[in-house]
Amino acid sequence: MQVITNSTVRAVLQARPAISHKGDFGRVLIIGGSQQYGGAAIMSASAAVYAGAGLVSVASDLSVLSGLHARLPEAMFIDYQQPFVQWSSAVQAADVVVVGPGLGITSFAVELLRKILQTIQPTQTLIIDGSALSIIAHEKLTIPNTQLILTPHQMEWARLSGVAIEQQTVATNQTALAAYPNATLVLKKHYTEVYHQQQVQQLTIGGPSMATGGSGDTLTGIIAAFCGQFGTHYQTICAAVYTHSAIADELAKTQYVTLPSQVIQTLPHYMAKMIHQS
Ligand SMILES: NC(=O)C1=CN([C@@H]2O[C@H](COP(=O)(O)OP(=O)(O)OC[C@H]3O[C@@H](n4cnc5c(N)ncnc54)[C@H](OP(=O)(O)O)[C@@H]3O)[C@@H](O)[C@H]2O)[C@@H](O)CC1
Ligand SMILES: Nc1ncnc2c1ncn2[C@@H]1O[C@H](COP(=O)(O)OP(=O)(O)O)[C@@H](O)[C@H]1O
Ligand SMILES: [Mg+2]
Repeated sequence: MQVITNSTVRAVLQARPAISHKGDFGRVLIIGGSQQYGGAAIMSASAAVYAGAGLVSVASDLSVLSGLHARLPEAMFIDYQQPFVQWSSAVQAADVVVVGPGLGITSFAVELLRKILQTIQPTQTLIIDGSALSIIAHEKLTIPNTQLILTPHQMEWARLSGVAIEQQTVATNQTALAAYPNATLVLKKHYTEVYHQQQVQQLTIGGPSMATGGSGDTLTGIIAAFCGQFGTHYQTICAAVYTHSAIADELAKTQYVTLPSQVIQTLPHYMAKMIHQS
């Protein structure tokens, strides 16, 4: 299996053109968070902002608002408890929509996800993570024809694909992914694998310092920002996956656990370093 290296990151990242504005670097909408899991939406949005997305909005439960703005004033906010017709235009305006981090699996979340899946257009990138994956599996929801990225951990993939964790091999994963013909699958685990049709690439970096709640929410935000800036391509997604673990490994030289917030803070520095070394 091909290994993802930092040469992928160097090939994908680009210095920003002088003549540019925030609209050139991706409009990202993160739909997630709840009273129980507000931090997931905050981490995902923070990762998107710190990885360079030009405009980041969060659609979440109102209970998330004050914490979000205290941590991340750069983000805009939509209360997703208000009628969907009042904010569906925000879904349509986004280049990249993330749905699921911290969404929960309540009946409200199920109905919200149904509406999002009906609203999204084929030109948009849709990243499905966390609770949204579990809801789709449980409710057997149909995923529309979009530029689709699935980011399950192994149990979420087991729920979605029906392939038990111990049965998850390259062959069984590829067969199961055929149900989503244009999707890219980021199968998160120790040495994460990234699948798209017949392509498979694997991380050989990252480690147990990352085994803390919010690591995956953070990765989702990085993928969103990279797609918003560099286009939704297989190599862009691999570059985001590598960046997440490379930063954690660097921090792990001196830290027992690498907190998602610290990985997020390091993103602008790592990205500048990669561009200047190209
Ligand atoms: N601060 C916040 O707001 C946070 C909010 N979060 C949000 O919470 C929501 C629920 O997400 P979730 O991942 O916590 O729960 P769920 O989908 O039930 O999966 C856990 C089950 O799967 C199993 N398992 C097996 N293999 C695994 C693997 N490789 N990696 C991980 N798990 C693996 C695992 O096995 P066990 O631990 O029991 O051995 C357990 O039985 C989601 O929306 C997420 O975004 C979190 O991000 C945390 C921080
Ligand atoms: N032991 C480990 N080795 C390498 N990477 C790990 C390890 N444990 C967790 N990770 C990484 O951390 C992230 C965890 O994602 P996820 O389970 O979705 O977290 P959360 O939902 O809490 O944000 C993934 O990117 C995964 O690859
Ligand atoms: Mg997760």
